[in-house]
Amino acid sequence: MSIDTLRPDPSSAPDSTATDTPTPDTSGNMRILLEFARPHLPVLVLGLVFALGGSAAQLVTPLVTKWVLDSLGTDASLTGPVVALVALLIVGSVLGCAQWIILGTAAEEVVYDARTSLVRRLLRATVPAVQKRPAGELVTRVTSDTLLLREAASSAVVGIVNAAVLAVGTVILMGVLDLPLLGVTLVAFVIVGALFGVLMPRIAKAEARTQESLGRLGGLLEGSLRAVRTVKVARAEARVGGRVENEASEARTHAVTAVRVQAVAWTVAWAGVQGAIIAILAFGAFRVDQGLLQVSTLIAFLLYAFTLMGPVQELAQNVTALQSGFAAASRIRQLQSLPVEEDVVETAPLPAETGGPGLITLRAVTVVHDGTTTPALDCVDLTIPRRGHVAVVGPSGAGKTTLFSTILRFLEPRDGELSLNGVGYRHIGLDDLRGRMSYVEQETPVVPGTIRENVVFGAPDATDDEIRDVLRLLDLDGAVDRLPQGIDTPLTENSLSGGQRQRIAMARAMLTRSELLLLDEATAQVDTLTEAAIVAAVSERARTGVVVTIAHRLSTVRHADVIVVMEDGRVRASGSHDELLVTDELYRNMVRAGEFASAAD
Ligand SMILES: Nc1ncnc2c1ncn2[C@@H]1O[C@H](COP(=O)(O)OP(=O)(O)OP(=O)(O)O)[C@@H](O)[C@H]1O
Repeated sequence: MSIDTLRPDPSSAPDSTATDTPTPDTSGNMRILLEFARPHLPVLVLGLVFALGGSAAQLVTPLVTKWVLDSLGTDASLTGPVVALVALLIVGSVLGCAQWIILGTAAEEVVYDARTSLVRRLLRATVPAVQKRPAGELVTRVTSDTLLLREAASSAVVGIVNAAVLAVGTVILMGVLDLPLLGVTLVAFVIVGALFGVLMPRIAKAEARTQESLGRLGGLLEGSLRAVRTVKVARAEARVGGRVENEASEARTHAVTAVRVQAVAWTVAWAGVQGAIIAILAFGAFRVDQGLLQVSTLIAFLLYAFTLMGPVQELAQNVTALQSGFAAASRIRQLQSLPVEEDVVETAPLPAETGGPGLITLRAVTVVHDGTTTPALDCVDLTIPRRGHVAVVGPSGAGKTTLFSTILRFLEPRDGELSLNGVGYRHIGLDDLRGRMSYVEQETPVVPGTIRENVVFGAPDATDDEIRDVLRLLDLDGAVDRLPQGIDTPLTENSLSGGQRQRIAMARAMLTRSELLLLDEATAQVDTLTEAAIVAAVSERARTGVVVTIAHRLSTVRHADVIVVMEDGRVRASGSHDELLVTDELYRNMVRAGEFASAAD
């Protein structure tokens, strides 16, 4: 048996999750880009071949033009060179179009790959790692950052290679035509290149900052929309709007910086090329005047100088795209370095029911949340039986939710061990472990989709009869039937009430027929119908398996077979309601203080 520790991506920075500052690690960012480009290598090579073919056609054109000019005033026919020019035009156009399609498709594939790999990573990441950042920010990274990879990880490298080949080819042919004119050209291009080298990194930095602001905007907006009622009642629309606008404005400021630097870079490039052409024209005219150069050679040379604009433009464009890609890669690396859940790769078959003392056992389990030093669970020993109802109670911050998260293996203990049927958690596959559990969350009991999708979420193979039975058990059948699309109605706040949505979550948990049901009871008063339905479902499940509730209502606690009282991360007492009233002061005080008060009591 071995543990497959799925470590952070080796290419990622060690703790880049902790900060949003773009990492200046160019080689790491380049590696990310190449990783995304690698699966499309054959297509990219084909694109490069087409690009080079198009460039070759472009390179020959001025020479054929010179051929046309040299034929003027002689007896030679013009048909040959003109046909050659048209053929070059057609070949160049077809190759250009094919290259565009091929590389454009590869670019979209890169975005798709990046998005799907990020989604997979996010869903495999540990719960604390995902919850460290606002959900909206993570969404922005998947949807928006990946767009910046589009050209960088596909056509940019092809473009740079092609432009470099075209530029070198052009320069060589210019040299063949006239070396002194080439000297003039190169001086202009060296100046342009140097300016470009200075300006380009600023584009990446500005793009990265734009994406950071967009990420924060996404996080803020998503959180505010989720709490839209609270925002409205607090009359905080303007304040929240202002904060979102601040982020939008910051994104705009950085984007504008990027645009300005790009504009300067492009202007420098164009002015450099135009300047070179003027210098060629002036110096060339002088040399023609001196009888050192033919007019047709000067024209061909000028055509090459114009041709050189293409690769210069292509280089500028692709280096810019590469800089944007670097900005995105740096942020994508942060997500790729999220720690993922450890899983065992080989599992022994789990014994169904061994002679062990219970279903789940915690031995001296200590859990410390990231970024804290005080244990949230402090040396907890606890056995959860195979049948019955266990209620967990305790003051706020006692460690009840942490206990659930540890049992569900969202959190790893710092010390101690948990076992299921006597087998240590580290020897059980996550799928196997969680397959034996169902969980009803207090705050987010529904998932996106229809009512049916919600109910069968944990048991996709459930039959219609099973679905109907569980809806009836939770007294939901009537309400669901009354909806226009019945069970196929999208589940939103407008389709069912809060209590009904809680019962849907309960129905989902009941349908899985798991051995252990973990129920985080809503703190708010629930309607009597919901309360009765849930009590019925719990007692039904407690007959065949075990139900553990984080209990907030005395009715739940009273009905429990065992009550576990927690305080400061420790289990301070356990027993029945009557026993604890006698033996445990905290429990007695909680009951007296009406901690469990509900309409039913
Ligand atoms: N994600 C977290 N990061 C850091 N500390 C945490 C985190 N979650 C909980 N804690 C801390 O761990 C302790 C136990 O919290 P826990 O949520 O388990 O208590 P609880 O009994 O469920 O409280 P409540 O009834 O208020 O939900 C508290 O001191 C809490 O501040």
